[in-house]
Amino acid sequence: MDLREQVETGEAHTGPLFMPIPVEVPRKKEQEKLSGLVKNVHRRLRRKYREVGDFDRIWREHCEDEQTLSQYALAMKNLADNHWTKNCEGEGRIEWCRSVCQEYFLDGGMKRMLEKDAKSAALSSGLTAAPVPPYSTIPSSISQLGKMRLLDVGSCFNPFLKFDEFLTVGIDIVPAVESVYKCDFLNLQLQQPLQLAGDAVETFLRHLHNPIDALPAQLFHVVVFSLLLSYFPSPYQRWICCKKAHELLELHGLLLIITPDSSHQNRHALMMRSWRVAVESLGFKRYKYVKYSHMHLIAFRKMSLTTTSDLVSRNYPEMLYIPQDFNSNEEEDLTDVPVRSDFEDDQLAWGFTELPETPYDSDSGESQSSSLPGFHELEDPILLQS
Ligand SMILES: C[S@@+](CC[C@H](N)C(=O)[O-])C[C@H]1O[C@@H](n2cnc3c(N)ncnc32)[C@H](O)[C@@H]1O
Repeated sequence: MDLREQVETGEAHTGPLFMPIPVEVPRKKEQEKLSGLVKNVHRRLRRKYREVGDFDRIWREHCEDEQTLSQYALAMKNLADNHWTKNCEGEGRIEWCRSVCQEYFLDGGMKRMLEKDAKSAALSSGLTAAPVPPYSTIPSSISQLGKMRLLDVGSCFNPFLKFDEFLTVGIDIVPAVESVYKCDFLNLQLQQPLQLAGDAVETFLRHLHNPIDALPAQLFHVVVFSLLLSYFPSPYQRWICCKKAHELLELHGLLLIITPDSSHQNRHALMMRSWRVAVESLGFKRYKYVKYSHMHLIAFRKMSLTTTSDLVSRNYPEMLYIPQDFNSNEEEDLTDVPVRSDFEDDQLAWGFTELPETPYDSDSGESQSSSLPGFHELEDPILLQS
């Protein structure tokens, strides 16, 4: 009797039809174990930071703990290879990054944004005709651009390497695959920008030496922080990363930030608003924002060549907080801090929509979730739920 017959005759309940189920149970168990290992590393780092307070020391000790870090790297790679791609609809966050870059660099998004900027500048200075943006400096097609030069910070298993349109440099404190360079982004030194043509810059990037301790400024079109910033226990480290990203990007380049959050879209509306203000203060402007079930995905454009760095005194670093920063009882209570009810969140979000710039608008005026169709959300509730 084949499987369909067993189901139709109802004999499946006693027959071998349910044999595959035990196979799924160990898979799920394994996924839980791997996610648990990853989350424990984050938790331990936060706890130590809370207890000791000296981030430099904690971080040094963390980076020297090779056994824990290599277990972490293997767990992440195992999740990516054996659980996310098979169990889930696809590598949603990676596809989102790819779509945003495609749309911005290759399908005219950047040009539209520059026209819009020029119009706003003309309006605010009382001009009737908008000045023409400096198109000569803007690559408008892949042939002019070459490959999009992408720096993936905390790359782990180098998920962007498979895409031909990118020249990917993946860096990580503990690479899970050979193609990722060993580099601590927090301690990366920045050098003077290269004064080279595009193809010479590509050659430079193809001949980097492992480990990477220093990189020239203004080297990349895209910097990606995928699940990176929540790794750090202190908002100040998140701030340092965003500042470095600004320095490493070419003018008009994109910073893509993906950060986990399994709660209702509006629950952390204030937090996202706060992140936006902090990141924009460095010389960025938000370009896209979308909330998936388990993460926020935000794209920022680099608006100024120089990085605004004298604003530390204005509390911008602290604005890059995450709920876990305030949850000192993580061992027992692993949920996000329940600050407001969903109803209160909705009211608050509604309140924001009354403001000229809502927390969920995009500068392009597009609807957030529908602006980039054709890719799926990565669903790994086990890892991403906090
Ligand atoms: C949660 S994993 C995310 C991996 C991958 N980006 C993804 O989206 O699945 C965070 C990664 O950031 C790396 N990382 C943490 N701090 C770092 C630093 N200062 N410099 C470079 N990589 C770092 C970790 O080793 C880890 O591989």
